[in-house]
Amino acid sequence: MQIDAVILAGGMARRMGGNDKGLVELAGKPMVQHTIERLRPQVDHIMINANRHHEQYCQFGFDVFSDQDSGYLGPLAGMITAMDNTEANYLLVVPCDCPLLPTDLLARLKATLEQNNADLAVASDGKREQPVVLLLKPQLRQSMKNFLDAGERKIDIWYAQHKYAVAEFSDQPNAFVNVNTPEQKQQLAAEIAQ
Ligand SMILES: Nc1nc2c(ncn2[C@@H]2O[C@H](COP(=O)(O)OP(=O)(O)OP(=O)(O)O)[C@@H](O)[C@H]2O)c(=O)[nH]1
Ligand SMILES: [Mg+2]
Repeated sequence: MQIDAVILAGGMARRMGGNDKGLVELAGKPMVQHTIERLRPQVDHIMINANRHHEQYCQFGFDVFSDQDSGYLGPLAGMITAMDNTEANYLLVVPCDCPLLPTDLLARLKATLEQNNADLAVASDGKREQPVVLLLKPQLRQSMKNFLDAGERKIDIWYAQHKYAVAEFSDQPNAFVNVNTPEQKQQLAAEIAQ
């Protein structure tokens, strides 16, 4: 059983003033480095999906891919690029801006997916689903391509077309703290420093 992960860092990060969110420093290291450290013990192989600053992203030692369609079509564009570049049985998808992801993220998503015989499993912090934290079967590629080719972009609408299950992480809601703005970054940096 091979499981690969993709870190989505392909957005425009407008709320971060257009700075590349994955490369923005948090508590002394780039945000994507925090994510890598969380994922590394959990998966066989990591890919980074970025549309800018490839040279910097390559320094982390993993393959870096741009969206095939560079029109900033949203997270699904990054996921489909990853599906084209993996032969894994499952693909774990995470964003570059959730530095405290659970250490048992994959284990719980995989158990949920398999117990429900689902095609994809999305994480929930107990209050809301985290639409870009999920485990999915790369066989869904054609369906995702058809969806994007039809001009559709909304991730939850695509999810709803498949058998999907929700993995609960209500015991660790802070694991999904999401850094979108410089203020959120400062706040988290202060919490980490404590
Ligand atoms: N590959 C790819 N990833 C994207 C795209 N848009 C957003 N993402 C990623 O999806 C995740 C969630 O998106 P947001 O938190 O809205 O990030 P963002 O769009 O860069 O930031 P804002 O411009 O402030 O909304 C992040 O990991 C982004 O990098 C895109 O067009 N392509
Ligand atoms: Mg966005």
